[in-house]
Amino acid sequence: MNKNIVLIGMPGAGKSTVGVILAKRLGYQFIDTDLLIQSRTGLRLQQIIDSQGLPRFRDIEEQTLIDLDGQNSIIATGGSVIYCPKGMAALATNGIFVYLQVPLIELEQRLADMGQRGLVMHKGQTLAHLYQQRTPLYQKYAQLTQDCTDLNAEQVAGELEAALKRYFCDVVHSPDLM
Ligand SMILES: Nc1ncnc2c1ncn2[C@@H]1O[C@H](COP(=O)(O)OP(=O)(O)OP(=O)(O)O)[C@@H](O)[C@H]1O
Ligand SMILES: O=C(O)C1=C[C@@H](O)[C@@H](O)[C@H](O)C1
Ligand SMILES: [Mg+2]
Repeated sequence: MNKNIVLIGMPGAGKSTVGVILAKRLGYQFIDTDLLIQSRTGLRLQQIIDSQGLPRFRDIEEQTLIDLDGQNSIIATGGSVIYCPKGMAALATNGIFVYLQVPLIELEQRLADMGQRGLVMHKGQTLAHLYQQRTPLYQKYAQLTQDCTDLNAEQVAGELEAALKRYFCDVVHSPDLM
């Protein structure tokens, strides 16, 4: 089994934080697509969005996903990947999508510094709008959903490790899940 585990979910859901912990537990590589975008451009995410605009940021994100070549990796994506169908298709060729589902109220508490995180949202949009718009997209792509309500990052990683073991065990018995 050399599939990647691709973490998707809202900004602040814990994809990067949980991803590192999970990679250590499973002995996987860890890849963060936001960091790949930064090293590719030499710019911070917020700088790209401010100086080149959202459509250009999304193009760069899509190309980064298409070019990504990982195996046995936990891949923390940016919250906006679900707007990149070609990028999602590229990730799907060798990965399963795991949705980290966090209640809006917990995300609002975590994202006090939202202005500097370079989110793909339009002026006047709130986090609640974004949550409503994106939730069906995360659900559409997810092969596994991890409920993270009231769990710290270590606990999420622990629950996810167990859920992944169950998932891969089921796959062995019914391979059409992959
Ligand atoms: N399960 C958790 N419980 C509480 N706080 C958490 C949890 N997971 C992550 N955090 C905290 O929430 C913040 C955002 O986490 P993180 O950067 O991992 O989110 P992300 O999903 O990678 O977001 P982005 O899409 O912006 O990259 C960090 O301050 C992190 O420490
Ligand atoms: O959810 C979002 O809109 C984003 C989240 C970040 O991880 C980055 O990928 C980018 O800043 C966009
Ligand atoms: Mg992240």
